[in-house]
Amino acid sequence: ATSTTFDHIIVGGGAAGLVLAEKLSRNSSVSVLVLEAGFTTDDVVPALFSTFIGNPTIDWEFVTVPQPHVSNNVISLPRGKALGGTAAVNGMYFVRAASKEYDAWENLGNPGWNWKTVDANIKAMENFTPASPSDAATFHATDIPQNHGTNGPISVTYSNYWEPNPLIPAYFNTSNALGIPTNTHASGGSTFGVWQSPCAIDAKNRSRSYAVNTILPAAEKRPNLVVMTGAQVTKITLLPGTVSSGNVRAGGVQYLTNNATQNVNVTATGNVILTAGTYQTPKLLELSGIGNSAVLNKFGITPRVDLPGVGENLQDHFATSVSFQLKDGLGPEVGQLTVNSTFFAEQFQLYLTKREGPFASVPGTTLAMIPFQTFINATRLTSLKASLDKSLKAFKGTPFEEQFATQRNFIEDPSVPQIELVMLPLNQDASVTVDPTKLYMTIAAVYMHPFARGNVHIASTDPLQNPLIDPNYLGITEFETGIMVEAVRFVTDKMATTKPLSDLIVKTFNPAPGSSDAVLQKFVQSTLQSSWHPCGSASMLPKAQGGVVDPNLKVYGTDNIRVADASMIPLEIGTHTMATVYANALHAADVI
Ligand SMILES: Cc1cc2nc3c(=O)[nH]c(=O)nc-3n(C[C@H](O)[C@H](O)[C@H](O)COP(=O)(O)OP(=O)(O)OC[C@H]3O[C@@H](n4cnc5c(N)ncnc54)[C@H](O)[C@@H]3O)c2cc1C
Repeated sequence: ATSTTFDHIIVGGGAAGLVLAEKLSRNSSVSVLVLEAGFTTDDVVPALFSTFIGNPTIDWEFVTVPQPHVSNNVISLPRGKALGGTAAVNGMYFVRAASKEYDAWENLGNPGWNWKTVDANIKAMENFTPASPSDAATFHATDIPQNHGTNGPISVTYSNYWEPNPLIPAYFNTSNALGIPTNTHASGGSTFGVWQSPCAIDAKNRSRSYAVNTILPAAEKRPNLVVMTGAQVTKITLLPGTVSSGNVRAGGVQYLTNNATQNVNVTATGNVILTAGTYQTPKLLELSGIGNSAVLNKFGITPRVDLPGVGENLQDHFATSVSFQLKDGLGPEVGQLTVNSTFFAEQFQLYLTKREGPFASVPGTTLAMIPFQTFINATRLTSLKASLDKSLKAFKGTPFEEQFATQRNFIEDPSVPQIELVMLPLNQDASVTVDPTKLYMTIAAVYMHPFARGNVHIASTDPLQNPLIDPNYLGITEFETGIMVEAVRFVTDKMATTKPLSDLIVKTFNPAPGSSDAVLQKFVQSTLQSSWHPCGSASMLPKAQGGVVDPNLKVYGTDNIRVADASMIPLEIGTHTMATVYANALHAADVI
């Protein structure tokens, strides 16, 4: 029988949880239990990653509360419910943000949490294989080798399916013509420019590379590591009273498995470590009596630690996409997999037999990361910034003041990009009926450093009920809507009309090129979606600044409760979050 006492109980076997469990259990005298609500999935074919969305067995299927600045829309927020977490189902981009963004964490009061440590830890996770010389030359799948690790467990390489062939070179050349340089060192701390994203793809098998099929098999053989799936933690059990420091102490956790409640304990020096993800880590704290007493009292939960930061400072990336029809005859494209069953069958066979074709790659990895100065004219930018500064006045003297000052400085620094333009060779405009004989392209404009802060709190005392998630998209309304309007305008009126990309486009769907501010605003408000990188809901910050955990990831007012997932990231980064979450989990093992 499984022991019921462990040195560390890790709640959530996701991106952070498994990496942390593996590292902590390297010490054979330390016992570690991972409790994961989901099960093992075999969602490892790169091109099929998005098929998990809306599948209730592996997607938590969260949604926002109606978003007042986004036409009151309820926006879907997929999250992986599986061993490996969202990294078991996500898009596999394996990327770093700009170095200054990590150094900002340290400057906000977190010694040791900076670019140097994050980058070293990302390298420690990474086993990088460069693209073939011809893919590097033609499709810019290239980076300086020293920017990558080669001894880590996660295989990282580039996509190798680039159809339709002329599209990517054209996208790069048009970007260059518009002042966006090709970045040949994008993993080295400077992300500005147009480049290809490396992906967590196994370089030999061309399948998803993640904790479950890399570090876990060997780690699970250790007698001191137990990983349970189908085990949903419902609360942290706090010991009565306080310890000598005045803090509360966790005795263990309660979890549900096969509809039965079980208890498991931590040792007298043990920890409960939350890695349930940005939406569910604060939920567990609140269900356990740790959070804003006003929130807890509303649900009749006795506050044991009054910690107003729990569930606040929620930040997420959001995006609006524009789709185009391309000229006929440019070649096949990955988008046809969804509308042409013959092509799908042929290509899947090719994948199974030779590990080639569109299934062996992530559907689109061409990115441009740009500062406002690249796409907003000086006069308009000055007036948008004036509007922002007016909005920010309301936060003087609040816990947000210091992080907003950091973010405000980023705007003046072109080395910290604000918008990401992701190019995908497929249609994403829901109003378009796709013709299987035609080719399409989408450019998604992602805003990576929004100022508006949201929150996530429990909806009831029922641990099985989803939390109420309010990302507050476009909450700094005039400024943030204006930024998105200008980003969409840049896509329709500049990217799509500048050679050589313009030569490949026959039609822009929505919005029409040359649209007015009013039309663009309406478009942004009706089409805005999450770009899936939520963080901040249990921020690592000084308590006076709304912090939930200290630099050792300990929850304030507790003796042994830690948070090690994306919710501890205090200031959103300008890139996809998985590699950073992995790195933070390695660092967590050092400070716990
Ligand atoms: C559609 C999509 C695509 C993405 N694509 C990319 C990409 O290409 N590149 C990139 O860098 N990032 C990407 N991301 C983001 C990335 O996957 C996340 O940042 C990362 O997985 C977060 O790690 P985490 O450990 O915080 O949470 P998760 O990985 O979500 O792990 C949380 C785990 O906790 C479990 N859990 C939750 N509650 C409980 C409970 N009460 N009891 C037990 N277990 C529980 C969950 O089931 C889950 O396994 C994507 C995200 C989405 C949604």
